[in-house]
Amino acid sequence: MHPLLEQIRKGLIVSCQALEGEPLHSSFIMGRMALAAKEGGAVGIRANSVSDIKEIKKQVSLPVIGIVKQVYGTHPVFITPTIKEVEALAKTGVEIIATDATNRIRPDGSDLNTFYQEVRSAYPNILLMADVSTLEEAIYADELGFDIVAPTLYGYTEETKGKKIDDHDYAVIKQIVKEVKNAKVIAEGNVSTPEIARSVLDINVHAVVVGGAITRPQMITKRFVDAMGK
Ligand SMILES: CC(=O)N[C@H](C=O)[C@@H](O)[C@H](O)[C@H](O)COP(=O)(O)O
Repeated sequence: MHPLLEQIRKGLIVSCQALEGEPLHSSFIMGRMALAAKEGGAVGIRANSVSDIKEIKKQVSLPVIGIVKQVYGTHPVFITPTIKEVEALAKTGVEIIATDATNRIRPDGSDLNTFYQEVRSAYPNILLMADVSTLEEAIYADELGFDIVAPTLYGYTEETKGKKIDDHDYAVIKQIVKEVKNAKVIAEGNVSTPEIARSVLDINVHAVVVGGAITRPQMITKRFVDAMGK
C-alpha cells in the first residue's frame, strides 16, 4: 500500500473549510482549525483553496487532501473542476488532490476520462481522490485508476438530492465498499456524529472525513438550538 494511504488508515481526516460568506472564512482560522484537529488526533486534513492550504501546511505536517471549489457560471461541477485548479493545488505540495468525479461533463467540456488522463500524466506522484455521488460513479472512478473514492457528493447532485450516508442502514457506502476493487474507499459527507464515524469504519472504509460537525460552529450551534426546540 502507498505509505500515505497506510498513514491515514482507519483514521479521522478533518475537513477545515469555510467559504466566502461563512463566519470563519479566513485562512488564519483554517490553519488553527487544522492545528486543533491535529491535537485531537486527526491523521489528515481536507482543505479548500491555495491560501487555506498554504496556511494549514505552516501549522501542521499532516497529509492534506486539497481541493479548489471553483464555480464556472451556472455549471454544477465545482470541486476542482478543471486542470487549472489542479495546477494551482499541485504547487502547494498537497499530498492528495480531490476532484468531482461524477458522470457530469466538466465546465471546459471534457469528460471524466479525459480529465483523469490529463491530471494523472501531468502529476503521476500525487494521489487522486474521486468525489462521487453514486455507486456507478464509484465503480467507474475505480476503473479509471483513482487512488481513493468517496461518496462526497452523495446528496448533492440532481439525482441524489437530500440523501445522506446513513440512509437505509448505510446502503450506499456498503455497496461502494463491496464493488470498488482497487481504490481505497473513504467515507465523506454527512458523517455528523462519532457514532456514524464508528459505523462506517465497521463497514470497512479506509478512513473517515468529517467536516461541518467539527469545523462549522454555526452548524453545530444550530443542531443544539434545534434539539432544544427554539
Ligand atoms: C458537497 C460539498 O461541497 N462538500 C464539500 C467538499 O469538500 C465540503 O463542503 C464538505 O464539508 C465536506 O465534504 C465534508 O462533509 P461534511 O461537512 O458533511 O462532514
